Amino acid sequence: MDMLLNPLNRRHRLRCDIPVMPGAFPLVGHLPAIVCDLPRLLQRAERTLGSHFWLDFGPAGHLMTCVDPDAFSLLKHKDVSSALIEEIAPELLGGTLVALDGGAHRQARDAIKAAFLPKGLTQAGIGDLFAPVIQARVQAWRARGEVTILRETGDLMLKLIFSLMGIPAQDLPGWHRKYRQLLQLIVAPPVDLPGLPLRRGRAARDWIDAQLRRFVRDARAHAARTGLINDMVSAFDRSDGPLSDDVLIANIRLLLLAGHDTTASTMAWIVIELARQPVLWDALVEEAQRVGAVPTRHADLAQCPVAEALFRETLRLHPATTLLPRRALQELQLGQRRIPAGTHLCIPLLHFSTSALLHEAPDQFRLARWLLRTEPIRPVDMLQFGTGPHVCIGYHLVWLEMVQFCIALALTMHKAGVRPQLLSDVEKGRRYYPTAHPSMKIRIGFS
Ligand code: HEM
Repeated sequence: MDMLLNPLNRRHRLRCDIPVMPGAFPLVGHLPAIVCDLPRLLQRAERTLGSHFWLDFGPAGHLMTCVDPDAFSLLKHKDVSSALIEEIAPELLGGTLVALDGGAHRQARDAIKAAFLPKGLTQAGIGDLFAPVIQARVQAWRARGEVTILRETGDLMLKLIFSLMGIPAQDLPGWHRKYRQLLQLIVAPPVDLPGLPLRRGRAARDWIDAQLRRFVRDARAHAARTGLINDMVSAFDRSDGPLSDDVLIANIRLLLLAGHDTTASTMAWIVIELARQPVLWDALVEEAQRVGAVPTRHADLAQCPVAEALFRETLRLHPATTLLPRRALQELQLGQRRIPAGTHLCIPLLHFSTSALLHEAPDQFRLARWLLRTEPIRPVDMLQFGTGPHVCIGYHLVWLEMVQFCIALALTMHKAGVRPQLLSDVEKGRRYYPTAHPSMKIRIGFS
């Protein structure tokens, strides 16, 4: 099947001397191809237009996309701003640290980051909190014999992230519903009428914010309690020139959003890869039997190199965040070109993650890339988490939960004498934007 490009738009045009990719549709631009077929779109653009080209993101406008590896270092450049993220998704990300620059960003990030470092996660007992939840879920899969994998990993991740926040288990069903409505804000057309996604999404956001405000009040009233929200409240209150509660609430909401879809997608891809490559499963089972139990502390993760390699290689081939938007504040040199101040930029993490310039045989799934390496992990080896001041806060948490999940899955299924089997076509229904994920319909059997 050919790409979802507009056959009537074939004209070759330039903007600021840089070619515009043909094939945009009115109103939605290249979004259909970006969402459904991003790897081929980037390859075609590079082949026909070179390393710099404009893509049309519909309502978000044109973003100058650069596949030259230099573009990755823009994420660390002092004259590049993240404020464009708020303009693209004001309803969801407005006021959150991912869209802030400089001192304001540092202040908000400093108040959160310690809780997500290995020490903070270990002190808060996050591994002990997660292990039984993950084990119960994979045991339920074994009992059912067959699951729709992305739905299952989505539910599991929501449960984990809510328990991390300290949201009581009996409140989860209500949160689930509101959270799904909140996500509609990502794709909502800008029409605010009753029953439409924008109105429903805003109502869900207001409901969630009101609940979070209550948690924050409770945290202040019972300062001795532990839990991530409590840690964050005290860190925010201690920060220089304390941050307003609105900033705190928006950032707790950001954590719910940032930590859910991305991880659910990665976990689903891990199961799919294990199901379609029996040698991976055998290597994981051998490791799980050797360690004998689900690890709960960061210090224990070194005993699970196969599970760690699975997590890294899966994310390399299936990065959950494919594109990052930025704005140039000053004129910049990017590869062979000068980019004018004010240009909206798109940094294609997906392209670098699978680039032959960075990886040997980039399209092959090779655990050995990670198992045989002797040097430490460099920023470019974990580029799926970004780099520079906005590098993902959840990196150590994801690493912990993915290894825990792999070991729990292998121990549970192996004990029952079963292994994962792929029951659907993997290529159909993949999505690449706003976050990338396998098809919602993919089914995995355990037999
Ligand atoms: C596989 C899972 C994940 C992937 C691939 C991922 C990817 C990313 C990327 C690429 C960024 C950089 C955004 C930018 O530079 O504009 C980012 C930022 C962020 N991530 Fe993650 N993420 C994941 C999981 C998580 C989790 C579990 C959490 C927390 C619960 C989290 C919290 C955040 C936050 C708060 C930021 C913003 C940091 C800042 O702006 O300073 N992420 N993530």
